[in-house]
Amino acid sequence: MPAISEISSPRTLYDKVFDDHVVHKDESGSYLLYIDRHLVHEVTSPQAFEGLRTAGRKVRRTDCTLATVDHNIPTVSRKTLKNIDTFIKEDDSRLQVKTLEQNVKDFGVTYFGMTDDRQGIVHVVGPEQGFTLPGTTVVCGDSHTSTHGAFGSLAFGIGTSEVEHVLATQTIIQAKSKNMRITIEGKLSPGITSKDLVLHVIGVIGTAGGTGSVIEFAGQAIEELSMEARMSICNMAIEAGARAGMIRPDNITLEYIKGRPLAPKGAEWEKAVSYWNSLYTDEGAHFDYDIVIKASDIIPTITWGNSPQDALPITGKVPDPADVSDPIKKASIERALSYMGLTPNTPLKELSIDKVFIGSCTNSRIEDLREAARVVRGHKKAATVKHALVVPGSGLIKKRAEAEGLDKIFQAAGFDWREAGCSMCLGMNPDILDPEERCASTSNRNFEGRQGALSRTHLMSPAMAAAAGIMGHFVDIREFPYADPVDQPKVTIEPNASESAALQKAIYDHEKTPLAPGETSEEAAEDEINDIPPEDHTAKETPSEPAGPTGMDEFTTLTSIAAPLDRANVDTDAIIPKQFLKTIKRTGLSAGLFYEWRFAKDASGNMVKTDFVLNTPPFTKSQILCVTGDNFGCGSSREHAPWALKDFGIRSIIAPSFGDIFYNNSFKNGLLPIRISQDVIEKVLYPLAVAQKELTIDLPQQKIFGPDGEVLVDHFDVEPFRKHCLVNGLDDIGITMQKEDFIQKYEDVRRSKFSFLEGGSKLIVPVKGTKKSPYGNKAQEW
Ligand SMILES: CC(C)[C@H](C(=O)O)[C@@H](O)C(=O)O
Ligand code: SF4
Repeated sequence: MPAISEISSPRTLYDKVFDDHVVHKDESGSYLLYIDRHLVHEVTSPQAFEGLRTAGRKVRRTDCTLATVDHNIPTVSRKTLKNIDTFIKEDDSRLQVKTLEQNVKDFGVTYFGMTDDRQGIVHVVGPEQGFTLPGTTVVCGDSHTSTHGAFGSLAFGIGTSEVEHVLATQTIIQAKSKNMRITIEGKLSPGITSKDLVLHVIGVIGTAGGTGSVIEFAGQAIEELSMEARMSICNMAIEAGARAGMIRPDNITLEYIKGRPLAPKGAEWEKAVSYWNSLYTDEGAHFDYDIVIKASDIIPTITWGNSPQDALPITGKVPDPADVSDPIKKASIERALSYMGLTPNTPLKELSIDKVFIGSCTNSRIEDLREAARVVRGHKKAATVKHALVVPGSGLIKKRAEAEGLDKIFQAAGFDWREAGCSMCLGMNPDILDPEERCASTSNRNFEGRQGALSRTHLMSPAMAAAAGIMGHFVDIREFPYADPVDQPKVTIEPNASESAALQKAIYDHEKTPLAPGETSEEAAEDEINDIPPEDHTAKETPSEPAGPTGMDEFTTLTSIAAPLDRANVDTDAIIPKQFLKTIKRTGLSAGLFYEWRFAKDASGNMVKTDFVLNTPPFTKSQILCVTGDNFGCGSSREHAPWALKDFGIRSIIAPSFGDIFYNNSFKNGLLPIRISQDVIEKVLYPLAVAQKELTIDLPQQKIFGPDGEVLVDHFDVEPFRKHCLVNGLDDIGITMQKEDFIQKYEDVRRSKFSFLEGGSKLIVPVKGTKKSPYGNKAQEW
């Protein structure tokens, strides 16, 4: 950890937080980072705890670890909740919750269970408790960990193998990401929310726009936002492909944190504040990408398709594939329109809905609920809307909302008031859409099948979702007739034709991320993979450490036909849908691989195989997947995606680019993702795949050969340490444990310099067998 005084060149906020967490740096520029805060939930932790158990390891810092349940739990009233066994009806969901309960007991981890008011969505709970603090590193086996960056922390999602790595070592192996700044210049117009802002940003830069970068959101519009609004923005940084989103901590941040149960107190608070005040981007610091967006260009925004980048101003219309010449884009628009049941050129405001979902880690906080309640007050849900769900992000938010009478407002309008959880954001619990139902949703992902098989999700702000529930179709919130004129935002609507046209155009052509001067896209891609240290002497000592429970397979050469897949933005929800995440094992997932693409109901309602490539011989036996489109494996951090691919027999995936977390997770499981330029894939590899010819991937040589031994790809990039681990089947936890001296040294410095971080989750007052919060009503201002 370099002392701040040793670093003279101007640094970004991200550089500063990163520098202060370096435990060890390898010559190649890869780092071991200390993790201050680790959040744990039931879906991505069972296999990690099991790994610890098998290897005889313990949780290194229980005080830095906090667990809760959120994804699987029913959100119906808990008045009858006596125990999990009778309350959670679905066997696999119950098993996952009970497994976490056993694990937190066995390993001594602080836990908020279903009888505790502090239970809730993990990304709501961390900030609410003051567990998330500025300048910290925060991880969780969940992609929306980016939420916590709103506090000026470096927060990112990790896979289950990394969860195990952090539990065992309190560190993570990371490369330095690129610095990207998105400045929102000027003031947001009245009635425009942070959700409109972030959907607009993703609509402009695209879901791969932030790949390999940490985005700092800056500018007047951001500075004027509340902490809750800032969290909604950083929450969705992952949907722009970024590793993390960050916002400089300021007085609004400090006000929010002060007095929370786990926030530092007294002299430690003062010490913390003086450190936190140093966390800003220095004048003249270098950004690899610098994007400026005018706040006045942002109007209410919703999505129309199956990717968060399919965002449009509400004044727009459903895109027309006839306007696109690029065949991949055209096909993907056609596919989304057919899935979403949309006709080109229909004005968005004319689309009617079946259901409303107000909740999720993006928009389930008290301000979101207030915003929705203002819209709903004095109105009734449209008769055509079958169900409108309101799901608070935590038990404490629920209580707070009830104290303000928000529950009554929702109920009077015919909306359903629920208990805290992820609910219909993902539908791992009983809250799902029926096939072909259209939903106005405040969540963050509109992927195929996410809210239920064949579900149709449109993302928007809480006010817009509530208004759609009242009117029965999408509305421009600026035109909505609030029952109480006091609630009505004072806005004038002058749709700016050229701006709307520009955004409508972005649908067809997302702005390519501007590359730094002198940098080629190959160089940028190469930088992205420097996530791991190079081969070093410590690696050779690993046999003395217990082998990893994953039983990492060695990977040297692979000869196989390659299954051709002509799609872009294949998200991990599509690779392995939510219903298959309920396992507590790493194996047995092949049946769920690409489930909604591989299986469909026939006329008599039986599930039958489709003509999807992996169902079609000889590709049922392919060990290579050859993908033409960008961003394979984007979205969720579920390591179930590489587990399912591997279980099916796939050992390598070739694509132009990959989702960051998926890329990382693949290496941990003996699966080799290879980045090859789209041009080479389309011209050379894809045609051979279609022709059922064998390819040979040679990892030691980093080459790809054709069926007659001819060189097809003379060199592909793979970071040396990753290659070393893959070729030798090595477990990187063991390797990190060899750096114990460095970890201890860091912890010594941390205890004095960052003493305000000590205590952590151990400061939680246990509430045994009671639903009462120990913090009294007054303290529950948050
Ligand atoms: C279950 C979890 C791995 C997943 C994520 O990483 O995001 C989930 O929260 C989601 O939103 O899809
Ligand atoms: S995105 Fe949805 S499923 Fe994932 S953590 Fe947030 S609320 Fe839960």
